Amino acid sequence: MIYESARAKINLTLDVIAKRTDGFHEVEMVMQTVDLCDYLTMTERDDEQIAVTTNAAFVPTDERNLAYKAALLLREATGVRKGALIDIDKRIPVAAGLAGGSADAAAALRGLNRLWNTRLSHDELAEIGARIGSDVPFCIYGGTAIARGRGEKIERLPSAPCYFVVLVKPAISVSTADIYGALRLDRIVEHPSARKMTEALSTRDLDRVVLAAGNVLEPITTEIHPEVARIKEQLLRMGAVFAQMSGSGPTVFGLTTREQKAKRIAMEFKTWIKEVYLCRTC
Ligand SMILES: C[C@](O)(CO)[C@H](O)COP(=O)(O)OP(=O)(O)OC[C@H]1O[C@@H](n2ccc(N)nc2=O)[C@H](O)[C@@H]1O
Ligand SMILES: Nc1ncnc2c1ncn2[C@@H]1O[C@H](COP(=O)(O)OP(=O)(O)OP(=O)(O)O)[C@@H](O)[C@H]1O
Repeated sequence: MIYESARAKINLTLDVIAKRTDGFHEVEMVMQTVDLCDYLTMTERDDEQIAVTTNAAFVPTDERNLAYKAALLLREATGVRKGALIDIDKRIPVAAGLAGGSADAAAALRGLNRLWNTRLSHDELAEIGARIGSDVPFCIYGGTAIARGRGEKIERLPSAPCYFVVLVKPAISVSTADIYGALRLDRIVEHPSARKMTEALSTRDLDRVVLAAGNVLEPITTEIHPEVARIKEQLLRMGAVFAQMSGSGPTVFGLTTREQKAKRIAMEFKTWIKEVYLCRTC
């Protein structure tokens, strides 16, 4: 039996550089894992079947599940003829902009690579992961990294400082494809710079991190769902040093360096929003 944790991610920066002809966008983003995790348990089966079970009501357990896809692709890439039961204890909110499904796919690739003794490197697993989703390669490595291309080209960075993170997910669903689809490149007012964020993180100065941050998808999601802006304002009013939407949303994260403050913010939010999580970047 193999255990793997699947960490959620936040985007410290998210810039869109160009629209491609394959339906994707060229991006540059600084990604950071947080310690809010799904937990995967993988067991070998006597037959060659893949089966997924999960405690989450609305997550598919067939080939649509990204962990299931990961198992099929790992088998195809290695020629291994083994089966597995993958149980996913889901804690990361679904369709939240936190890459929950991608994190599960990455954890399944890492875990099954051990269970089936297929001995692929993380780089090889990331290549397989890119066929599942743009965020999967980053989730193979975790930590802090710049993602380029459509998100699959990863440049790993030194670990970011330890910040406390309050994740607030309003009860709305956002389609990543719709948000990218609504983006007009000529209307982007300010492009965040991954290089500036890398420098800011290396100084460990949160004020500099705040200046370098930015997510060009935030105005798009906010226009459709104004509650994203309200949550952001509220996080700042309650004392978060910084607040920003993650990925294509709708989750907004607030950062602080002080645990007590983060706890207080999370507790206050819980009185009016169900999905609120306190976690850390380390
Ligand atoms: C918003 C982010 O989460 C930021 O980390 C990612 O860019 C999205 O990553 P993801 O959910 O793994 O996305 P995918 O499953 O690969 O793509 C979903 C859809 O989003 C759009 N998409 C995604 C990534 C990208 N670089 N350009 C895009 O235009 C495409 O319409 C695509 O069909
Ligand atoms: N293991 C999984 N966990 C969660 N959702 C999954 C999983 N496998 C497939 N899905 C499907 O993927 C959809 C998106 O879920 P996910 O939680 O990955 O979104 P997200 O956090 O917005 O991702 P991203 O930040 O990468 O755009 C869900 O509606 C769900 O049906």
